[in-house]
Parts: sequence; structure tokens; C-alpha cells
Amino acid sequence: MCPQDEARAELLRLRGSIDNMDSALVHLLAERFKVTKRVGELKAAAGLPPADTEREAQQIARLRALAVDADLDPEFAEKFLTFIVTEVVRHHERLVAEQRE
Ligand SMILES: C=C(O[C@@H]1C=C(C(=O)O)C=C[C@H]1O)C(=O)O
Repeated sequence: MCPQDEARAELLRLRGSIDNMDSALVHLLAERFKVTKRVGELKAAAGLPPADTEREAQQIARLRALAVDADLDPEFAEKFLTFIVTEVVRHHERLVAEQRE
């Protein structure tokens, strides 16, 4: 096999692995959002605030430490978590608004 064909074959293998991990991420996120939906419903029913910044600070500190151990950029880990949590809190706020309607 010529070097380009070898590179193409390796590229295909690597992309297969990337696709598997992207699938796992989507499934993990779907499960996480199912659980946070239950948390949102629980909080809305109990009159608790949609966001909990103390809990978020703990999660950020924990994920940053995990990222360092895993050789992942902790800034990226924090941005990724913040992106997800922002969306979760938006869902929770919508639940409260719907309850008021
Ligand atoms: C899920 C919760 O609600 C919000 C969303 C969080 C999350 O997505 O991890 C964390 C804290 C809260 O701001 C919670 O309070 O646990």
C-alpha cells in the first residue's frame, strides 16, 4: 500500500473511533438531561430556585481537577460544563414559567 492509502486507512479507523465516542457523548447527554429534567420538576414543585451556583462551583472545581488528571484542558472542561448547565437552568426556568401560566 502506498503511504497515502495507508494514511487514508488509518484516517478511516480513527474517524470510526471518533464517531463511536461522539455517539457515546450524545447518549450520555441524553441521560443527563433526563435526570436534570426530573431535578427541574422537583425544584419547580417545591418552589426551589432553578439554579444553584454553589453546587455549580463544586462541579466546576471537581471537573477541572478530573480534567487535569485526564490530561484535558481544564479551561475547556469548565466551558463545556458551563455550556451544559446554562441550558439545563434555561429548561428549569421554563418549567417555572410554565407552572405560573
Ligand atoms: C441539576 C441541578 O440544577 C442546576 C443545573 C446543574 C447541572 O446541570 O448540573 C447544577 C446546578 C443547578 O444550577 C441541580 O441543582 O442539581
